[in-house]
This record gives sequence, C-alpha cells and structure tokens, in this order.
Amino acid sequence: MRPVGSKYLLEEPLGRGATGTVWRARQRETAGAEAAVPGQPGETVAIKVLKEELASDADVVMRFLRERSVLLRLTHPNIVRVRDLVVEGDLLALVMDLVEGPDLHRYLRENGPFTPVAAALLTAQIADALAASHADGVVHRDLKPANVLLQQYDGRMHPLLTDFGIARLADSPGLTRTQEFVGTPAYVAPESAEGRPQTSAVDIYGAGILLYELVTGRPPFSGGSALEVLHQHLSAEPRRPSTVPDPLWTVIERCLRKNPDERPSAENLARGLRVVAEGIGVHANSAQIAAAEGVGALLVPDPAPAPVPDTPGAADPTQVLPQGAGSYDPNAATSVMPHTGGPAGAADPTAVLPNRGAADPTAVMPPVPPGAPGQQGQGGPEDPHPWQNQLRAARDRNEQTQVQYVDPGQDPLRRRPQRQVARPQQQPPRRQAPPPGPGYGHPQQQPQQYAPQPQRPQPPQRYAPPAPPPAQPQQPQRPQREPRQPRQRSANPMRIPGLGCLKGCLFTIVILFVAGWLIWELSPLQEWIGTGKGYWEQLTDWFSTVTGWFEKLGGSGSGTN
Ligand SMILES: Nc1ncnc2c1ncn2[C@@H]1O[C@H](COP(=O)(O)OP(=O)(O)OP(=O)(O)O)[C@@H](O)[C@H]1O
Repeated sequence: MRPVGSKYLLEEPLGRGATGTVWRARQRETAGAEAAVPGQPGETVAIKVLKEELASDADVVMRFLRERSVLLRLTHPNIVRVRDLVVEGDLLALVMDLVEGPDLHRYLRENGPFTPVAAALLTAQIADALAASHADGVVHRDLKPANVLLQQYDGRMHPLLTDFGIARLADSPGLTRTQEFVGTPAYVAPESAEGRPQTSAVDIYGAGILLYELVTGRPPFSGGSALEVLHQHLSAEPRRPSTVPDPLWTVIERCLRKNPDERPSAENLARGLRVVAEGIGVHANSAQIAAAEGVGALLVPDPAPAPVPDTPGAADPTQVLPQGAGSYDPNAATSVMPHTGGPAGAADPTAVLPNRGAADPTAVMPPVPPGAPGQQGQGGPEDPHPWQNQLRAARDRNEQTQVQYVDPGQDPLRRRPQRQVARPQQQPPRRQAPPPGPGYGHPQQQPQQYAPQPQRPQPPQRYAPPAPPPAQPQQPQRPQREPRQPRQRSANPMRIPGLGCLKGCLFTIVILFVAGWLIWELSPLQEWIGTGKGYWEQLTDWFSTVTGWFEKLGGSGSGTN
C-alpha cells in the first residue's frame, strides 16, 4: 500500500485513463482545513493519481493549485465530489468520493442500449450536472460514457459525472507546447476538432453523442480511423436510427449541430429531455405527447455560454487539428491530440489531418510536429511519435479489463510441474508411483507413467521459457529405467512355458525312485514279496510285466478286429 500524502493509502487500482490511474484508497487521518471533505480515518475513497507527464509539468501544477477551489467547490448530486487535492513532490492526486458501480461505458457494453425513456432521463441528470458546472464557469470537455459513473441503489441508477476539470488541467500551456490537447475522437465537438475557440457548447455536443449512444449502443460517427471519425464530426450528419422516437431525435439532432451557437443550453437540454421522457412513455397523455412533439421550442441555446479559457486553438485561429490516425475506439481513454500551429490548412481540416497507423483500433491521435503543417514526426516521418506514451496508455486502458498479465511464477498451470519436480524428493516411492511423475523407485512397473511427465510440454506453449528449467531436474530420473535389469528374470528357465512342469515331474520321479529304493532296501517289503531280487531288477521285472500286459492288450484288440 502506497501512501499519498500523509492522509491516504492507495489500496488497489480501479482503472486507468489517459490522464492517470484511479485507485481505491483509505483515509489514514482526517484531512486538514484545505480539504473540502476532511473525512474520517478508515474511510474509503477514490484517488486519481495524475500521470507523471502531467505532474511534472509546471503549468499543470500551477493550474492544479489555481483551480483547486473550483474543483473543490463543484458540488452537485450528479457530480462525483472532489474531496481533496494532493500535491506532493512529483505527485498530483485528486481525492474523490468512491462510487460503487460501473461506469456507463462498461454498463452499456454489458447490458446493451437503454430504452428511449431511460436514456432521456439519464441524460437529463447529466445535463443537470453540466448546467451547474457551466453556471460556475467550468466546462467538462471530455464528456463520454466512461466519465459517467453509475451508483446503483434500490434498483435505480444514479449517474455521477466525473473527471471535471481534468481535461482543463491536462490542457496546460506546457502541454500545448508539445502540440497536444485533450479530447476523445468519438465525442469531440467540431469546433474542438478544428481548434476553434470552445465554449460550454462542447459539453452539449458530447451529451448529444452520449444520448445517441445510449439509445443505439454506439456513437453516431465511426470509422476505421480517428481521422475518419473527426471528418464526420466536421461534415457528416448523424444517421437517424428507426428506433428513436421523433421528439428524442429532435433533441439529439439539436445537440449535434455543427454550429455551437445552435445547441441548447445544458439547462434547457435537461428540461427538454424530461418533457420528452414524459411524452414518449407508455402512460403519456395527449398533453404530454403534444409537449414532447414541441420540444424543439424548449431547446433554446445559451445566450452566454461559458468560454473555455486558453483553448489551444482559441488563441490561434489558424491552428488545425491534425489527427493521426489509427482506427479509433469510440470509448478509448481521453486522447491527447496534437495540433499544428501552421497556418496551412486552417480552413481545410482535411488538408492537415495526417493519417498514421490506421490499423490500430486503440490508437488515438498521432502528432504533428510544430512548424510542419500536415506532417508528423519531429525529425522525420519515421521518428517515434511523442504520443506513443499516450497511445500506449489508451491501449493499456482498453486492455486492462480483458487481459490481466499473470506472472508465470504465480500461474497455477506453471506451478503444477513444479510440484512434480518436488515430489521425487519426497520419494515415498510406492505411493507416489500411481500419481504422475514419480514412479520413482519403481521404474520397471511404471515405465510408461513417465510419459505423463511430458505434461510439461503442455505449459511450454505459454511458458516456453520457464517450463524447461523445472523439467530438467527430472531428467536424472531416466537412468532409473536401468533397474529394469529385473527383466533378466526373463532368462529364468522357470518362466519358459511348460518347462517348470517338466522339471517338477522329473524331480518327482527322482524322489519317488529314491524313496522306493530306500523302502525296498530298508523295509521288510522285499521279504513279503519274496522275490529276493535287487531293487533295480525288480523294477525292470515289473516294467517288463506291465509292457507285456500292454502288448497282450494290443494283440487281443487287433485279433478281435
Ligand atoms: N470516483 C470513483 N469511484 C470509483 N471508481 C472510479 C472513480 N473514478 C473513476 N473510477 C474508475 O476508474 C476508471 C478510470 O477512470 P479515469 O477517469 O481515469 O478513466 P477514463 O475516464 O476512462 O479516462 P480519461 O482519463 O481519459 O478520462 C473508470 O472507468 C472508473 O471505473
């Protein structure tokens, strides 16, 4: 557990975005007066630790401190509360309320689109949050499903907008010098894409995209590359899905106007969406239906939208948004997008949008170097992008929920062979024999059982490098096969079929012969028979008599025939 300042301890990462990593953390001590929420020791919080690039940028640190009061005072039932800001050495962190629940991006992915009514009501709450922050002069600038957390209780979902001010922090003059600004391709307003001055209307555009995605499951503009997506933001009209009711489509269409001055204010958007939700619901009465159909009249633009100060493109109208390329992931982490300062192409974004790496689905905006309009690479086209860290961050973010790297040493699949290696040392020979490996000490009985040791070859597919070493210690077991010598037993004549029987018979005959001789010589048998002959003589006599009987028997048999 890593401490953050003296008051917090990081416990486990909850997720990673382009601007930092969010951790579940615990409060160690009550925070000082500078915190908006002092908290209690033991309380669980969420802490976003900003990336080192940001933390080491003097402008970001300055801005972080300057905006401290804005971030801390931004409180609304639909905004994740920032409790404290920590600046310590190279570390910048925002301490927030911990929200138990998925973000909207994940929820959509797992549950599919919302009904039009639910989508309207959920977006209305987000619009409420925007209205409050815009009134305070704070523009979110990175509105997207991943930045909406869903707190669930009593079977209801309560959306909370997070990451307020982060885009603005990341968009420091220091980072501008490196030709970057923050945004996410699928949610970037046309004026942001073009580097024109931005206002709170960019959030309304983001809300329109989000609403479209809630009812259809995907954002309106897609393409094989971020470049393509940006072109669509600039010039394509969103296609209306047949499932979207007229009044709701009116709202979406107004939010997605290319001209920011034609988009409704956040407050009017929230009101309009509630009217629509009532009018398209199954229980709507005729008045509600009529009100929903006339929603266009409610969607009045903001007469004085909150400006985005220091917008990268704002100071320099010639700036264009060179997008790189890569096929884009609509919900990829916030992209750090480059912009050129070159005048060329200012009026024609297509002229300055470089395309690079179109095949990478997670890629975000590649850079365009300063002073080289329309070109990438600081030193040449082959140079590595100064964006690669961000690209990697975006990619990491996308992968993290799918691929968890498993240390081979921790992998149970790999541990199994290790256990096999250990067993021979236990060597309780006979008992170990039936299980796989060992058979150690009984090679002759289980010679084939060694084959399973090659279970090892299974892991090799994944853990080719680590697997062999554990296998080696088993090599010495092979010589154990030599004890097969017992096979020499196969030379034992007793194992020749029939031979054992013959031997037994012969042995029995000898025994009988000797026993008979002893009886003949030592007992009164000889006298009883009264032959006076020797043992051998008597035997041959009996033998002749018996063979005579057989001959007679044979002779009488043939005479009969
Ligand atoms: N206050 C919070 N409580 C609980 N989880 C949070 C909180 N804030 C963020 N998270 C989790 O952390 C994840 C990463 O958040 P983060 O804001 O860094 O990423 P992001 O919004 O996807 O990327 P970006 O930095 O581009 O905005 C979120 O998807 C969310 O699941």
